[in-house]
Amino acid sequence: MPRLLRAVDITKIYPKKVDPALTRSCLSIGPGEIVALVGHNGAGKSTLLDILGGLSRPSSGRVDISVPSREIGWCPQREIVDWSLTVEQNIALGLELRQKTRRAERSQLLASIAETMGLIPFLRRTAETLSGGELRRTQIARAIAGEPTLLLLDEPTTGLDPAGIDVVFDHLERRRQGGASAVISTHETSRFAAYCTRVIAMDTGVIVADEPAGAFAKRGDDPDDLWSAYDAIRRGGAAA
Ligand SMILES: Nc1ncnc2c1ncn2[C@@H]1O[C@H](COP(=O)(O)OP(=O)(O)OP(=O)(O)O)[C@@H](O)[C@H]1O
Repeated sequence: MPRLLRAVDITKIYPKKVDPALTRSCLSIGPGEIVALVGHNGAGKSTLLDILGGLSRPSSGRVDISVPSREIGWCPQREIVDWSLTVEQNIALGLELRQKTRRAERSQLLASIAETMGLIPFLRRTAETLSGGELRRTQIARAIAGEPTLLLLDEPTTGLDPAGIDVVFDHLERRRQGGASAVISTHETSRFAAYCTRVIAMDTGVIVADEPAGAFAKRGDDPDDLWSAYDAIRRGGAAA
């Protein structure tokens, strides 16, 4: 299977820290996957995504990315919007980065993304005037603008209402069917069970499971909540 991304033995030790935030982690992402990254607070999810997205360098190990950087849609946990830009300008940045559309088509595409993400009423507002959920939707809109091949989304659904979460996943599923992939960290493990194709579970910087979502869900008592399986793994009671 062709790979979009491969991480080999990546370890991250932050300055002035003794314990690694990430320990010898390996993973590959192929086309057509929606990968849920689950783990407790501080498990290393953001550290892993930051390294995969090129925001931070591993202390050792390497990441091979087979897609051009403009083909990566990135939604980090910490907001990196330009506060003085409007919602419209933020989405336009995503489209310009991917360079897939002619200028004349951009306004139509921009409107369609804004419509999808429920952002039409906010297009002319600057990021600093938005609510948390509106800001999150703006970040997602920018990440998905231009339909990148690989999406790295760090807790994208935090602050979104259930309808907003459905919109994001409907979009991801449509892109997945076209061969795109997404890696998404989350604590909303009940909503994710139905949507993801694969689960990577992390515990204290270590990948403790990487398997198809169906197999992962079966490890727990509640197949509709990935946390149940995650808990079972941490308690050591899961089937291998
Ligand atoms: N810049 C940093 N400097 C020092 N330590 C850090 C830094 N960023 C993260 N850490 C530490 O690395 C570990 C992993 O953090 P990380 O943010 O990757 O976890 P996470 O799984 O994303 O957590 P959460 O679910 O709370 O967002 C934690 O112990 C955290 O305190």
